Amino acid sequence: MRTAQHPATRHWRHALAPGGLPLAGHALLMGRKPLQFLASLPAYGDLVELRLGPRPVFLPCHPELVQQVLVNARIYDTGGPVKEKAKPILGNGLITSDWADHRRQRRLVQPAFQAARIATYAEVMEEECEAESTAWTAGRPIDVSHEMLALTARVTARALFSTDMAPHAVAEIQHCLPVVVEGAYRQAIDPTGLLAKLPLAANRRFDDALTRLNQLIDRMIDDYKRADDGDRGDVLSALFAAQDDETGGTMSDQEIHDQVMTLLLAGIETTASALTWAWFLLGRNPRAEAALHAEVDEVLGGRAPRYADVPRLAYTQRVFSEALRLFPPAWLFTRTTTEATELGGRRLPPASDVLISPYVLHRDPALFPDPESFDPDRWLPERAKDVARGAYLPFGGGSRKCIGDVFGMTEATLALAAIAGRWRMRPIPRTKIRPRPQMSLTAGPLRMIPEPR
Ligand code: HEM
Repeated sequence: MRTAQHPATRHWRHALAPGGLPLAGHALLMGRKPLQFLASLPAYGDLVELRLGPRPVFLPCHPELVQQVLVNARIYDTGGPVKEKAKPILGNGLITSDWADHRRQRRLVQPAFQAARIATYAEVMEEECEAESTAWTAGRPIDVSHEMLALTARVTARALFSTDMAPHAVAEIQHCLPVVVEGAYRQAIDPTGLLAKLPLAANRRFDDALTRLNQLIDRMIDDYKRADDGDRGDVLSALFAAQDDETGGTMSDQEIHDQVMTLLLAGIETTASALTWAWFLLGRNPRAEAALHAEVDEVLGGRAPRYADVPRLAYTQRVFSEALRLFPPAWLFTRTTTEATELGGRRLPPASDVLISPYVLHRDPALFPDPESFDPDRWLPERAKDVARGAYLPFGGGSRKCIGDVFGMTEATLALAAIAGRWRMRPIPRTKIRPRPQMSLTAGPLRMIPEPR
């Protein structure tokens, strides 16, 4: 394992990634097999430079360098081409705002994710997880990806908008969100920026789905304001009530709209992907599956899980943490330097792009022994304390750390426990899935057979 040493006294290894081509640089390798390519790079250095076309891009592979980037949010801000392309979709919300405005926005959105509010959202989680786990037919194959996405869409929509209109919102979100996520990713990776302007059927579907999502959010905001019935216990009420301690300011309707769009795009597919991977991994690891069943039986004794059970569902949480390690939904995110700076002894000019890849860190054998094996017990407190700071980043870090981390962990723990209490998820022999590195690291369709326990 790597040992801690003061960054200033350390000799950092720099490298140029191998395999670059004269004009394209490493763009083809990144386009074809991004996961394999990126995961090969820590072997070359602590800070690896690659070229995507003419642009140099830096990948810190050592957790201390990754930490430096994440905690210095003023110097390593969000930015670059990916952010510019996300703005027409997300507006100016937590993900797209620059450093100074982000601090104000975070102060305003944070109250919506306080523990007391998560406890209220958990009532929706309990209901929806119970509904999901009672909806299946014994022996009839299901597409786990589809089911998990439907579940997290229902939970998130109802936590955001607890009105009579919620069922309509759920249907609309389930229809539109996958189209928007897929289109946003296509635009993000298009180096020319021209794809979005072509008269393609896929672009028309994307525009239509985005318009419908925007209209839905506007209707929810109008409805909330018209009803004028105070705190409904949902996220939308908390956003309307939020007042900045420092300035006394509140959020405009447009700002609330942008935060809601951001939460929908950041919270649904991520949690669903990780849950799908958890079922896939459990299906291939009977011992872990048996340990999960044993815990759920002991803690719940045959009843549905409640929010109060979450702390006692420790193995269930370890299963999810380990799924997040092997298949982190946010497999890659970026920062751009706002001024010249130095990282690991290397001078980075202003506007340098820096890639942060939890996938790369989580599979580095120098950071996690036997990194390819699914071992939930590596998250037992006595073993987890040996994990280097900054090595495990499924929710990112620093001031832009995922605001929905507790929400997502709670939802996933309740979902795993509710389903494992009733069903053994049998894999279908010879089913092959490969991680799809898109907006999040999805599994694609995953057919499994629920068998009553
Ligand atoms: C397992 C599920 C989830 C994973 C793996 C995940 C991962 C992440 C990561 C890595 C970031 C940081 C990105 C960066 O630094 O650029 C992030 C940010 C964010 N996430 Fe999550 N997330 C999950 C669930 C959720 C949920 C459930 C919500 C909301 C309901 C949510 C809302 C957000 C928002 C709004 C941000 C931006 C925060 C900011 O910049 O202040 N996420 N997420």
